[in-house]
Amino acid sequence: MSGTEATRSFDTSSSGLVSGSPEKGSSDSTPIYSPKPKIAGNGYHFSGSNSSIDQSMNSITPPAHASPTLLALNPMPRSDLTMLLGAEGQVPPSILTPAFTPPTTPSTPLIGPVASKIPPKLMQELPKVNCVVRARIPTTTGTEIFLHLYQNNIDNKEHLAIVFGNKIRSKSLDAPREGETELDRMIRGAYTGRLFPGRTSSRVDDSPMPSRVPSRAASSTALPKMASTAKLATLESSTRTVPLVRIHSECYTGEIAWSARCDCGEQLDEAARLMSLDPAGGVVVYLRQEGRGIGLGEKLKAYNLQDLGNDTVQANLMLRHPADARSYGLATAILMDLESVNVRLLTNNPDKIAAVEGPGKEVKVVERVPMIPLAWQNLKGGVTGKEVGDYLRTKVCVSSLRWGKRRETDGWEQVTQMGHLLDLPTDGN
Ligand SMILES: Nc1nc2c(ncn2[C@@H]2O[C@H](COP(=O)(O)OP(=O)(O)OP(=O)(O)O)[C@@H](O)[C@H]2O)c(=O)[nH]1
Repeated sequence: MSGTEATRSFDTSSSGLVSGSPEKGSSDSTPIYSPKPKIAGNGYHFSGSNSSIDQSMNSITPPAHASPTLLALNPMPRSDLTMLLGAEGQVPPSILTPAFTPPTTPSTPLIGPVASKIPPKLMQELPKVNCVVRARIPTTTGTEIFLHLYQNNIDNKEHLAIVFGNKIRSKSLDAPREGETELDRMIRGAYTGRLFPGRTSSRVDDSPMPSRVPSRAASSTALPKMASTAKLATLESSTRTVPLVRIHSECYTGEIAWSARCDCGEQLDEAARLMSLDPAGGVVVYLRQEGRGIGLGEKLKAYNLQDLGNDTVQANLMLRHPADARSYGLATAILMDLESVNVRLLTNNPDKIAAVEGPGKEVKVVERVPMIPLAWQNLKGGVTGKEVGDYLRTKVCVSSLRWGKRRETDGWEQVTQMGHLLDLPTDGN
């Protein structure tokens, strides 16, 4: 489409019709075209009732995602370092020349030669978020989802909420915006029910078709094989109204490049599957904090260090990054915007539970639903192989070093180096 044509679609014409569209204009007095589409600096529309957000959004500061400023303030005690880094208490020798030393974790100050696993610092104040657009995505499994794209006032990344079911709505998306038309609202996804050719009102869904969002919950034939505990969780929850929530940090390698170094892709798929089966619906908050917040480039260096014999935590430390540079304030703010303040959180990571609840317990995790690797449950479809085994084992087993104790009964210490709440399978899978 040429620039002229694109402009014409939104042109103000006396006919009240959208040029090139066969549909008649709305019978409402409000025209369905936008007289003057507003484009904010980064291409998003920020106008209307969220004016305080507008202002802060338009003066975006560099990313302030990560929380490791606290690392500088809270140097790790030597005893902890000894436990974390090895029996000899040796800091892993840096194999990087000074010239190769990476600058720093994105948006964080230089933190010295090593960093520790310290629970994430809660932000004093939650970030402001604004859902700028939402769209229906029919998926390959038959489930329909609504993808919500968020902007915020602390970084310029596009964080997402993948919403299952039609009960969960975004306050900021639904809020009216100054000067917008019904067509504007529908284009940015602020409509109820379903869109269909010729629809003129964002608020009244006068579709001849039922507007229910298809989900697999209704069809027992669509129920695939599932983990026993997950099945239990899903069935138990079927009477509840609290949505299932997964806070998922971006993992390009695990989700796009078919990596079997981690179980991120499997976890995302499993979360989606459970949510599609759950009558209460669900939300995957997809945060753009790749590689536990250090970014893809640094994660790839960490992979090379892993191939040189280090585990995932050691590799981060050798690159002078914290073991985990993520934060979850954006997730809290997004859940609040989606009016999902009571959640059932799919995670093994207790740091996430505390962090997602927010500084003032704005969100309440009423239940933790564990994510057990499929392979550990002898189920097909999970990520298998030596690398993912090492990755999961690091999360689980190295706890004995970090916490200085190992459970003497069957299995391993419950809390792991990465703080995870997983039990290693006793058959050594
Ligand atoms: N630095 C680093 N990051 C990794 C490595 N492997 C995976 N990751 C990242 O780890 C993150 C995994 O995050 P989540 O899926 O939220 O999982 P989690 O924090 O382990 O906790 P759960 O909720 O229990 O799954 C993703 O951002 C991955 O890119 C690695 O070897 N090094």
